[in-house]
Amino acid sequence: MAFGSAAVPQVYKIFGPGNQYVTCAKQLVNKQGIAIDMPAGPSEVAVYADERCTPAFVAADLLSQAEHGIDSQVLLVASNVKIIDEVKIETEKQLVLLSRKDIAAKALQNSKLIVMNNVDEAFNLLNEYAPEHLIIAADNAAILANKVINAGSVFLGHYSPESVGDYASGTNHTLPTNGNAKAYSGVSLDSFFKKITFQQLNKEGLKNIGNAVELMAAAEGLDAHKNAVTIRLNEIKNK
Ligand SMILES: NC(=O)c1ccc[n+]([C@@H]2O[C@H](COP(=O)([O-])OP(=O)(O)OC[C@H]3O[C@@H](n4cnc5c(N)ncnc54)[C@H](O)[C@@H]3O)[C@@H](O)[C@H]2O)c1
Ligand SMILES: N[C@H](CO)Cc1c[nH]c[nH+]1
Repeated sequence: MAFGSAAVPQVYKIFGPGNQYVTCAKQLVNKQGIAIDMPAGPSEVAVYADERCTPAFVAADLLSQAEHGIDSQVLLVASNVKIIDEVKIETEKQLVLLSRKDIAAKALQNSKLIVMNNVDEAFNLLNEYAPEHLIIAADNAAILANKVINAGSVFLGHYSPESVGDYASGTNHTLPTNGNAKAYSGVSLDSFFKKITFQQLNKEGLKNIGNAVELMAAAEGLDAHKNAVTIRLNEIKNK
């Protein structure tokens, strides 16, 4: 697609998620002038869970991303240690039943389970991590959503598992990973648009702002920039 072939014409932009190799390939062709949507690499999920969460749901959500690949990342930020202990027990129970248990178990070795007593600190951490997927397992998830600054896609409340975003709810699930949600959004219609600007000045308009352009161009030593304005202002003056 990036270079074209007899069967596939060269494209301008490549979209879509993939493993670390697919993401690296996209980034390499980007250096050669092919636009890409964003780095959408191996899956991640972060769950914020408070004392109102259902540990079995949280465990299922963590496993749903851990089963993707050994490089999937899973993070639980909980409001107390009891939640962590209960989620751990549930995770162990559910893990052994999975067909991809070996992969999920390896991914879990890199997972982090963190207790943050203060909700603001919890969201500071989550915003710094900038997860691809963020699940807020709390009764007041819609209110806590206001604290989210960096995330690819956010799932609110106890009945919004991340897998509904993958298959059915309709939000796009090509999303920025590896902290890139700090600077990128997931794929949306916007990803397929370019913005072209048009402008036209009349004589009056150029008289009004021309001097500012001349001054700035002169300050930068860009004589030709300045002249493009000066030559016109002189013509206007001499008419
Ligand atoms: N960020 C996102 O939005 C998002 C969404 C969905 C899936 N994903 C991730 O995509 C991956 C799964 O996607 P998929 O099933 O479409 O397939 P994939 O991205 O794993 O693609 C498979 C391709 O990877 C290449 N590949 C595998 N091992 C390689 C290696 N060692 N060196 C070079 N190339 C290698 C193969 O040639 C194959 O064509 C998972 O990692 C998943 O977490 C990310
Ligand atoms: N959960 C994966 C990472 O976002 C996406 C996926 C895989 N299969 C279907 N959807």
